Amino acid sequence: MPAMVEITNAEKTYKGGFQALKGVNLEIREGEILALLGPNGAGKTTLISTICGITMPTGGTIRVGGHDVVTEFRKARALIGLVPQELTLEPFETVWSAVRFSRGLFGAAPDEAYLDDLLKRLSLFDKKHSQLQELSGGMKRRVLIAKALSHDPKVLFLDEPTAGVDVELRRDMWEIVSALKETGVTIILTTHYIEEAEAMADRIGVISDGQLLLVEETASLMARLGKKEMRISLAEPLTEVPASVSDYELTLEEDGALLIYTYDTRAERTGIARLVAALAEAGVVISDVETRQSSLEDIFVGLVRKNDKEDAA
Ligand SMILES: Nc1ncnc2c1ncn2[C@@H]1O[C@H](COP(=O)(O)OP(=O)(O)OP(=O)(O)O)[C@@H](O)[C@H]1O
Repeated sequence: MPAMVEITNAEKTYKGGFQALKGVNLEIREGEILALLGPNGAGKTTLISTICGITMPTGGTIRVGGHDVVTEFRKARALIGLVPQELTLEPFETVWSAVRFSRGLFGAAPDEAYLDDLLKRLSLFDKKHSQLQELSGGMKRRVLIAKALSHDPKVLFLDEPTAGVDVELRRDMWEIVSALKETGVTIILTTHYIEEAEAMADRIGVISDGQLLLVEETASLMARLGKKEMRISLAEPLTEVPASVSDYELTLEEDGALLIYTYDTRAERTGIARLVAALAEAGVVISDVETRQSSLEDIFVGLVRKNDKEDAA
């Protein structure tokens, strides 16, 4: 089965000369949820905008459902729904007229049964005739999603769906997105938050400085992030790791004064208690202990360094 979205060497240089996308390659499978994760200014919105045909790529090709987003714009665009970052709604309009109008914009024939079903799926049906100004913030976000899905697109883009919303609403949004996946829609969302990507996405793409640094199954990326270090300062430096604890993932640093234990926070047992007991038994005196978790920042830094080295080679 061909990918739903195929991005090949996509580049974008803005008019002022700034290159926001530096040759992005990515295939997004039908029915998957992909999260694009990256810091401010990384190029997430630019990438989404080029796929949706809002911004023209200056290099490479992008296809949606097999249609080129530049030369077959209308066909590609008909398959896409976009939920923008900002709440852009007319206060006096009703939910019903907002979704019906959005559907009409795509030239799709009126279909009240489809739209009623959509509103039911988004728990908006009992608000069908309410004015948008009467709705809560969470409901307004649902209306934006309903508008984006009004023409029954195959791919849905959510640009920072939970920016500036409270924790409860954030979880609500995660549930909505998971439920949408059940309907077979392919979903691409952008976020700054690793927890958000973890909660929703099948795969996570990390983007930084206009480059896609990695795309990986969520579970395996999270396993890498789940590594934690326990840094054990020793009263007396050691020349080597005692044989009785050689089964543990241990390294000695700072001339033997610091013992570092790397463990997986997701494992059922971290092994910390047993390690500390075994060290005491081996006569090792601990003067201080500190723990550190590898963060997404560490992974970014590691990847950027690796890229720099490869560029230099
Ligand atoms: N129309 C434009 N003209 C010139 N530069 C732009 C334009 N739009 C975006 N940029 C620049 O391109 C870079 C990428 O911006 P983009 O909005 O894609 O990042 P982002 O990853 O979505 O960031 P954020 O998380 O802050 O939304 C930024 O440096 C931005 O200043």
